[in-house]
Amino acid sequence: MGGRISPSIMCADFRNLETTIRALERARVDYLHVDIMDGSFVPNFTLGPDFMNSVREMTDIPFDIHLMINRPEDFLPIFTIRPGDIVTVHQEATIHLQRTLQRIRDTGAKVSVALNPATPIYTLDDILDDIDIVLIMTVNPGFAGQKLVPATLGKIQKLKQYLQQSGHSHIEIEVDGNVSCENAQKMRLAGADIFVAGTSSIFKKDQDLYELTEKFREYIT
Ligand SMILES: O=C(CO)[C@@H](O)[C@H](O)COP(=O)(O)O
Repeated sequence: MGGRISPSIMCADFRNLETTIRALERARVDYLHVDIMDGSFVPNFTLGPDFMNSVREMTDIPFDIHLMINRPEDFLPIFTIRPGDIVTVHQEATIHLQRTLQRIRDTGAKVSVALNPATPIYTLDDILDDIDIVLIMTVNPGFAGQKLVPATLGKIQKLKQYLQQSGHSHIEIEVDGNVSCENAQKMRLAGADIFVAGTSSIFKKDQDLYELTEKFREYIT
């Protein structure tokens, strides 16, 4: 299977959301990556459940919900989560990680854990049986348009080996942050499966979203 595309909707032009969604549908993207930021876990605010519900009314593309918030377990009930969505919580943001993962599992969504650039892979040791996806942050989370943290490329490769050696090769690897075409190609070679596409690749001012998405796919096939 080729790499899958998850466009970061926070990078879209909100004045033309309907046009954006139609272009992404036409380009057959796999998910819509929805960044939820709380001004506490990360130094920024973004989208919330009301925005998500509005977009739900516009499309059937599954959501890739990235909770960049502290205590995500407290807020899961306010989100409309559907089977087939991905829900990601940060390893660094919840004390009772295993319990939080079980709550996501109960919704029928795919269960995903994110690691910030400075969080080691071994912190996943005791929850490997509880997850479907590991999201490797390739920038420090909070803002679009940042530069790749170079060490994260090696981290993707290390994670791939770690999953294989521990008998968990079914767990997929998602990457998020400065996933340009060139970086995506390197990330694919390192073992990434799902690519968050933002301002570095498909959302560029005055350029065609559909065409850029089609071009991006060539780098991750
Ligand atoms: O959440 C984040 C970064 O915190 C991502 O979703 C980015 O917004 C992806 O976009 P670029 O890094 O390509 O601008």
